[in-house]
Amino acid sequence: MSTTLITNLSEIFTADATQTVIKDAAILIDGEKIVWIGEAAEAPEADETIDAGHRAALPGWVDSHTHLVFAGDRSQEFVARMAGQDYAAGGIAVTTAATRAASDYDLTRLLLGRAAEALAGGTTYLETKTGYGLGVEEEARHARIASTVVDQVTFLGAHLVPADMDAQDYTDLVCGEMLERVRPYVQFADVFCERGAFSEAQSRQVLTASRDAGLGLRVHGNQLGPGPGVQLAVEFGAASVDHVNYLDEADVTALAGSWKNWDAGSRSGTAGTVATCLPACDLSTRQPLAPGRELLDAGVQIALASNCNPGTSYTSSMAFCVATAVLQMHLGIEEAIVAATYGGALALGVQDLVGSLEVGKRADIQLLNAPSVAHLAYRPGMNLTGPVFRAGTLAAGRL
Ligand SMILES: N=CN[C@@H](CCC(=O)O)C(=O)O
Ligand SMILES: [Zn+2]
Repeated sequence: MSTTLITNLSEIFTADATQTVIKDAAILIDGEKIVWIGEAAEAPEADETIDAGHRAALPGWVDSHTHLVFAGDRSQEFVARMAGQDYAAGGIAVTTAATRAASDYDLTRLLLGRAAEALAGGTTYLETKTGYGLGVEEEARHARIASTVVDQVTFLGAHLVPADMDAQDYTDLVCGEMLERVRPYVQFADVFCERGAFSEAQSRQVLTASRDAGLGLRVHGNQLGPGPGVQLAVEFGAASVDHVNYLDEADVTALAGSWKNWDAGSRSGTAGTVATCLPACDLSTRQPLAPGRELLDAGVQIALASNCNPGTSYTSSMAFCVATAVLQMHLGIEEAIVAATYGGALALGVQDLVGSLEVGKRADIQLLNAPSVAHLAYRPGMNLTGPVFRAGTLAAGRL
């Protein structure tokens, strides 16, 4: 294997357990992995040297929540929302109709375009969900197509009950034939536990069947109002509960309790349920921002994700999410970056592979066209993403 030294980095923010910052730094890559990190002056010899031009470096974003398998456009729904209309789960059906009409070729092309957009924005590990199929054949088709493009696929057959079906019949279908058909393509299952989507009992049924099928679990919970989503996620040992906009004290306590056997200092022990905050979605739906600050202070591990989808959050910009988390959710810049990298990796169960810059981890590194990572929030709205390395290879941007 040949080694590559990325040097002349103004700073590296590692997002490791101690959130190390190294000034005037370098990173040595061997094949796909990081083999050394430190001050440039002490860097070992390498087969190839890349001059980073005094840019800052940080881990590639780990986007743990997206819905990228879709066709169609819902900009009119967005415009109506900005004029005062509330978001409702029913909008999902509009995308379902457009997506069902798209060929495999078109869906793959659209998905590839969105994945490329995310990569160009610094996302080096990407999850996506099904959930615009809402039928056995369509959900299986979306899962299959997604599995050829992204790193992880989550089965979200339980996204919305189709208008022509009885809710219980549809839930039974999700838990039976649909689950069986998508199973080869997916790692996790999810349920939209919310008024207008799936009840507590139906969500429980979906989570039980998915767990029995050997899938990891996550829940869309407490997005549009208070509800049982968070408690269910903790009860089932879900890897994450996502949205978390409307939490009461008992929800925060339950989430914090799920991390009681986790040592945040050494990042070891038994992981609990990650609370995934989706600030771009919160802004686009005019919901209160998720209480990321309060969750962190309570000892909950949080993630930041884009929730890129055509209804509630049509952006894959993790940098925008980080800037919003700092400016409006009162996270420190380093806390926000950790949530958008390591936090996402925890939510996906891949924290030993990606999510921080550490020796032995995959060399997923983004360079910023800026001298420090603080610029991500200091210069909001600016595209600061420079060259992006994925598994040790330059995958987007120019040196
Ligand atoms: N909340 C449920 N699902 C998506 C929105 C889907 C849509 O409206 O198309 C979300 O995460 O926000
Ligand atoms: Zn979602």
